[in-house]
Amino acid sequence: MTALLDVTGLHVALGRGRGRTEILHGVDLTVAPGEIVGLIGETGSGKTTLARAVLGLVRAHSGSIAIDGREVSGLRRSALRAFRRGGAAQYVFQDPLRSLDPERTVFDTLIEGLAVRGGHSRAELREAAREVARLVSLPPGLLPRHPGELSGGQRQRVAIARAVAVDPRLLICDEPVSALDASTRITILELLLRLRETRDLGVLLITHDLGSLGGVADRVVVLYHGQVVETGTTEEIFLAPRHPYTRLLVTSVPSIGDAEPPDPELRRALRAEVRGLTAHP
Ligand SMILES: Nc1ncnc2c1ncn2[C@@H]1O[C@H](COP(=O)(O)OP(=O)(O)OP(=O)(O)O)[C@@H](O)[C@H]1O
Repeated sequence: MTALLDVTGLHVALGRGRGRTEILHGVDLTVAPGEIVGLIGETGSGKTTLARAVLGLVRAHSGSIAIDGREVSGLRRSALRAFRRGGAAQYVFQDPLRSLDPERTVFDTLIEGLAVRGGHSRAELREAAREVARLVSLPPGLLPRHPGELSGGQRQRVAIARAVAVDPRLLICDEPVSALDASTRITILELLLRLRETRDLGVLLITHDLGSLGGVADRVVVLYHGQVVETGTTEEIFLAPRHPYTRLLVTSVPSIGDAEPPDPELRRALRAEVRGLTAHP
């Protein structure tokens, strides 16, 4: 099966002049249709940079990024804009309050992607907003409200609904639940599971919390200092992690490994091993 997202040998450098630094050092990653792939890594490892490169918000200096079979890394600005408007890949941010326009009602937010494309009557837009709100279990009574009048979980549903409204093939969710309480986290993650079922969406789920991927992600990609150090099914990563950084992550999740309390000696040894790894050769 053709991968929905196929990133190969991706190198990205950021900053200007002497401050320019390579952030991603030859990253390979795939997401298939209907697959949820967790991308995990500590702060500064390059997760958001990778997402931004996929969306064409930062340029790759080498490597390739194909979305639904279309190479997007070398597109010119106008072609990239047209590709973005097409909506094949959508981004859901960690903090919906910052990504949602406080002046726009939920209804206007949900239809903005479709309205930009044009060709829809007001009645069709209204029906599309209702349908997508239903899909993410947002009560229709919330449609006239503004983001400031919603709970954190409702806002994140609006952000996901806005992304889904343009019928994307790929959803990139950057820490979508880290600002939410435990029960709201579960409902948002369940929502992602439902969307991949009903829409055959591919989802790249970015997080620094390995525990949140259990029961949600099919596969996990571990990013460390801008390099993929391990990839495996979620079960493989949880039960038989190979790289010291992955092993350290696994010992940090108390519920993994039959509720055995994490062994402090093992964690100390792993931390020392990870510290000793050269960042990028
Ligand atoms: N515009 C920029 N110019 C220079 N360096 C940058 C720029 N944006 C990010 N960086 C650096 O790139 C590295 C990776 O940042 P990135 O935001 O991709 O990490 P992350 O894994 O998403 O971290 P977090 O989990 O904290 O969001 C960091 O060292 C960061 O300081």
